[in-house]
Amino acid sequence: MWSRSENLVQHFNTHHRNLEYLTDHTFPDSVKAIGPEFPSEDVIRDVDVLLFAIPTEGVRAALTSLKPKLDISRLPLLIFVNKGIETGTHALTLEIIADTCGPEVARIATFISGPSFAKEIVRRQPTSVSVASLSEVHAQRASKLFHQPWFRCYTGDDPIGLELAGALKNVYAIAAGIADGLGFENNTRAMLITRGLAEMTRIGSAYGASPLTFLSLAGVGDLFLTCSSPTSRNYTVGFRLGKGEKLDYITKTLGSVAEGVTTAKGLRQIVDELGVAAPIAIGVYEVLYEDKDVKERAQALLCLPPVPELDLPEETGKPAARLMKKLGMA
Ligand SMILES: NC(=O)C1=CN([C@@H]2O[C@H](COP(=O)(O)OP(=O)(O)OC[C@H]3O[C@@H](n4cnc5c(N)ncnc54)[C@H](O)[C@@H]3O)[C@@H](O)[C@H]2O)C=CC1
Ligand SMILES: O=C(CO)COP(=O)(O)O
Repeated sequence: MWSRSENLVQHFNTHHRNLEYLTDHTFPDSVKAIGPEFPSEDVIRDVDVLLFAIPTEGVRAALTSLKPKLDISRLPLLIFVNKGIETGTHALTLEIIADTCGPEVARIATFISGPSFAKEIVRRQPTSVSVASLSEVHAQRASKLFHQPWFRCYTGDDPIGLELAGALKNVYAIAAGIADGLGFENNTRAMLITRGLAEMTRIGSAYGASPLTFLSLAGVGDLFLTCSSPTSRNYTVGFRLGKGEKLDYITKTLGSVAEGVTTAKGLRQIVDELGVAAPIAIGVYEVLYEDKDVKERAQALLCLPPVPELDLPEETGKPAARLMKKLGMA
């Protein structure tokens, strides 16, 4: 396990515990920490599996450092568990991998997502996740590696949909937190989860993902979890906004990253490019970045005219098609 913090590395190797996160959990003796320097070529050359568990904003830099040391001919398993969209480029991780490591690496990259609070996984609470890759072999390998009675892995071949679902649900979790913070109750949360799912599916489908992916563990499963639990950092950001705290103060005092805050920016760009209706996501963006009043935005959403409940866009797929072309798969 690599960490940028010398202090964490030393403490971990002595006590088999992480000083900052999941501090009560004892890791097996076989897990060794390395760092703070980026792992050397010797270390990376010999690994069979690399798992990236850093926020999306750090993935491009980490992969740029990794690329010169990676021996792709050994077909290592590269697994990503981050759930976000890069600010500025509004790229998915699949695209960041293609940009930094080349299309051949992106074609075998594997993504794990789904309703899985880390602090419950370490207590072996029964949990299930979605595992997706453009390479069926790599999705199967990753699934076999992690599958346990208490951690069930379901494979799929739509990494674009899985990534979008994992990133987008964080924005809707902020919306659900805001609603709870404003004092709305169960009916309102159910409305936000359901309409959020409709919005996510519409965006994903226009992007070129399979609408079915949004019914998966990575889709509705994680949306339900994070919209309904104060354990979620994204829900907590929303809840505190609903209670009147300022975003700057919330992010400084949260203690870890809520990916929905940066993803709302990338999502805004994607929604504008696709021209699909996403009133909840745009409402969250306006509260976060245009300093709009949460009560006024909630009221404005409630006053929107009625629309057909379930509609998928007719023209679909341009961003995904562009990405697949970049990967040499179109
Ligand atoms: N905590 C959870 O229950 C789950 C988290 N995830 C996702 O996994 C990712 C990481 O989540 P957490 O560990 O909870 O976040 P976190 O913010 O608590 O921890 C991230 C870790 O990455 C390190 N880090 C941040 N930027 C970095 C960079 N540029 N290079 C190297 N290291 C960097 C931080 O120092 C920290 O140790 C996020 O995308 C999150 O959405 C996914 C499933 C569950
Ligand atoms: O994605 C998660 C669990 O599946 C964690 O959600 P938060 O990042 O909102 O805590």
